[in-house]
Amino acid sequence: MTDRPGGAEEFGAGATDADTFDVVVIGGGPPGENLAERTQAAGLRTVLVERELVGGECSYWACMPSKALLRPPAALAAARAVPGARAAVRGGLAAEEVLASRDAFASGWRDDSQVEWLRSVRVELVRGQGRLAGPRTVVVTTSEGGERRLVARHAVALCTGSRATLPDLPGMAEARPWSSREATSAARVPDRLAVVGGGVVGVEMAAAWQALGASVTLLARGSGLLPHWEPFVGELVADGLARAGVEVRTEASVSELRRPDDSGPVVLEVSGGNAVIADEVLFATGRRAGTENLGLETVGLTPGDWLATDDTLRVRDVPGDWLYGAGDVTHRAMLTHQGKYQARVAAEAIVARARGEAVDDRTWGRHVATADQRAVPQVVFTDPEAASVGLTLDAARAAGLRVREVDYDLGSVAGAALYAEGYRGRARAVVDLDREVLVGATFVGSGAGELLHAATIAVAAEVPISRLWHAVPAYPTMSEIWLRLLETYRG
Ligand SMILES: Cc1cc2nc3c(=O)[nH]c(=O)nc-3n(C[C@H](O)[C@H](O)[C@H](O)COP(=O)(O)OP(=O)(O)OC[C@H]3O[C@@H](n4cnc5c(N)ncnc54)[C@H](O)[C@@H]3O)c2cc1C
Ligand SMILES: NC(=O)c1ccc[n+]([C@@H]2O[C@H](COP(=O)([O-])OP(=O)(O)OC[C@H]3O[C@@H](n4cnc5c(N)ncnc54)[C@H](O)[C@@H]3O)[C@@H](O)[C@H]2O)c1
Repeated sequence: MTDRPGGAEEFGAGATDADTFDVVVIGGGPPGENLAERTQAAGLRTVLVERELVGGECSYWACMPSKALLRPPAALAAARAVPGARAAVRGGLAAEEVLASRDAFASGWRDDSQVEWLRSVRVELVRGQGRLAGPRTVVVTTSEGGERRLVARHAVALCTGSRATLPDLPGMAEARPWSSREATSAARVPDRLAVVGGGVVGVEMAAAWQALGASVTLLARGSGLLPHWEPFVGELVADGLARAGVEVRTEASVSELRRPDDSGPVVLEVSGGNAVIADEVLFATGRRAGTENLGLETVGLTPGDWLATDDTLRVRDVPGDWLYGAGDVTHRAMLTHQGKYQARVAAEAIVARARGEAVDDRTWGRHVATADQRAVPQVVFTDPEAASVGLTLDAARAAGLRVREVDYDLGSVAGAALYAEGYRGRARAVVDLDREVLVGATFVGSGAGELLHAATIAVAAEVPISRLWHAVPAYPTMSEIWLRLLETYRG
């Protein structure tokens, strides 16, 4: 599969044979790795360009280290919530051990094992900063300082992720704020931590560092936490954080920061409220594309923008079927599992087009990432956990669907009562009344994340409610929430 009409030389002036590949992938996070593995396995010679660590943000500064920080307090809380087991819990969290375990989950910020895996799947690695230099051409400023021009016969895939975005406030530089990187990799527990932002990173990191021993103040500028979720989610998560000792302040906008003494505390001025004094401040205020230096202008796109893709992950407005995107950079659903799904879809689409085979781009077809619009699952690993898939009630209504919400107290099912004394939780199903299928589900409560995949299957497979009725949950598990929701719906 190497010869293609109008091949390498047409696009990559001066390229040597060694620099001509079938597929060039820029960015070695989970989507980039998966895409490269799959195109290579299908017989397309693939090269991966990575400027930092193979494995990307997720492995070293996001999913893995953050969950390594959050699992120990969740385990401790779970044991404390069970009569008879509670007595065996002596003492609190061993912060040093948690940090050491986190370091191990982040592989000590070394990518040797990932590089070894790449070698095992026969994907070539070029270390350096890649950028487009016109159609099908990528120039890499290598780690050694040289330049390498790579030409793609079939496809270039941009899997370059996202970066934390911090607001431009007075005193920001002087304050030396943490971004999600420092929040997931810091070696010491600050006495006082201010967290700005009530989104997913904000609530998870507030929970983690409070459990590790910091006194955390969480400042959210809106009226509640996790604003894109069902309203009860933010309320229950805020309640859980407050119970853990976090000071949660809503309607709190930071206007200015000061750290007059370099080794002293940072002061955050908060509009309409008391100033916050902390030893460190984390800005968990969202992400940006970070595509400024990716050569997008050489193919008619705008540097800095997110990549707009069609459902086969082909970048829009670039002629010739050769430019793809997967992962955060597409802004479709900024989660590792969705990025990997996009990578699987994109790889299959690239292979089909390279072979001249038909592309199945019908909704839910083999070569489209339909789930990005219909069935994105996400778990927030706070205590209580929050888990959702598909549309919230508001989003479903905004999409013009005729829907009904079905709510139930998760704490009242037998499995939850056994799971934890005084279990607090809630569940909501959003039913499309015209098709009688589930279009969204949300669960909040300890261990709720493990309830999610059943809902993801129901939403993605569009299982009729009448058939879901026959999916009997085992007694006494928390999954009995499904029976209660269906009974409530049927009345
Ligand atoms: C604190 C935190 C916790 C998270 N927790 C979860 C979670 O629990 N579950 C979940 O599903 N998601 C989670 N996420 C989101 C998840 O981390 C991202 O969705 C995921 O990392 C996206 O993968 P990606 O490959 O698109 O981007 P990245 O992981 O950012 O990888 C992109 C890679 O491209 C490289 N790169 C960029 N530009 C270039 C270039 N020009 N040349 C060469 N290489 C380049 C970068 O060095 C990087 O290695 C979390 C995010 C954060 C910030
Ligand atoms: N468990 C998980 O799945 C998980 C965990 C962490 C992150 N992530 C992903 O990473 C991405 C980034 O998360 P995030 O929390 O950084 O972004 P986010 O968009 O979820 O939340 C950012 C929050 O910051 C607020 N904000 C923005 N500017 C502000 C300002 N100047 N002052 C105060 N508040 C401000 C926003 O209103 C928003 O509520 C998300 O897409 C998320 O899906 C996932």
